[in-house]
Amino acid sequence: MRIVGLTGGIASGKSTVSNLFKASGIPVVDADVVARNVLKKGSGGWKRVIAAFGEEILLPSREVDRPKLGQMVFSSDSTRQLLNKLMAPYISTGIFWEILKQWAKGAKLIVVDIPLLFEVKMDKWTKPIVVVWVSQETQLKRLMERDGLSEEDAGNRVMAQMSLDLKRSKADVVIENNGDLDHLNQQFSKVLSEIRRPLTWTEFWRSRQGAFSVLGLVTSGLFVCKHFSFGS
Ligand SMILES: CC(C)(COP(=O)(O)OP(=O)(O)OC[C@H]1O[C@@H](n2cnc3c(N)ncnc32)[C@H](O)[C@@H]1O)[C@@H](O)C(=O)NCCC(=O)NCCS
Ligand SMILES: Nc1ncnc2c1ncn2[C@@H]1O[C@H](COP(=O)(O)OP(=O)(O)OP(=O)(O)O)[C@@H](O)[C@H]1O
Repeated sequence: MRIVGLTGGIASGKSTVSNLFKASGIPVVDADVVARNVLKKGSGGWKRVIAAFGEEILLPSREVDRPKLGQMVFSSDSTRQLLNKLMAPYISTGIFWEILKQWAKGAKLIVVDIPLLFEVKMDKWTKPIVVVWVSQETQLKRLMERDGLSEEDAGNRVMAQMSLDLKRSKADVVIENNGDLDHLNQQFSKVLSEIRRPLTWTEFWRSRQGAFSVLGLVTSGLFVCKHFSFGS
């Protein structure tokens, strides 16, 4: 199975690109969705976050007040590190399960969309790594427009992540998303043919079909050995 890592910065266009992958029939595991699920009322992550941040972080519905928590963690490094530490085991287990589900369905190629791929050191599990890059100016503009944030709040969110230039230097494939959507689509077509190239042997053995082939080979090997030992 080929596990493509899709990453970038906040509002650099990862979701826009992952929608293009989905539209091309490629399954996408979205770390933001996993992170939202592990913070839902009653979940393990929700309990740990309340234990650390208190009931003040809850809405009257007892769901986590995400904008309030966001305001706290994006304006303080230590608070963000605390939240990351509390949620990391739940998020990585959630991502692992989503990948396993795709494996069980027989998927040979999947995309994992993780904003913090390098920060949480999950880059070693994905190949190739696709980074969606934009200039900081475009990033801030799109973030302020999409989320209705002030320049200060948007800047805090951008600064909470590894710089996009550094992420770009670690990429196997870079998608430059400063232009319009047509320009993005043109680059996407090239990326799609690149990641759809035939699987390497290692990737094949990691797929469900590869694992069953190994099982089949081992079983027939054992059968042949048994047959020969009876014959001699
Ligand atoms: C702080 C929270 C509650 C804010 O929620 P909100 O709905 O406003 O934002 P959302 O979850 O949609 O995230 C938007 C973007 O913010 C960035 N971001 C989120 N968490 C972090 C973080 N801990 N550090 C840096 N950037 C982050 C990502 O680029 C993400 O795509 C939420 O982001 C959260 O629970 N973060 C911690 C979990 C996490 O690390 N998520 C990233 C998945 S790897
Ligand atoms: N090429 C483009 N031209 C114009 N707008 C774009 C382009 N690409 C993305 N956008 C817009 O920029 C905003 C950010 O894009 P998107 O939501 O895909 O980013 P993201 O990296 O997934 O963000 P996050 O990290 O917050 O999840 C969205 O409003 C999106 O519609």
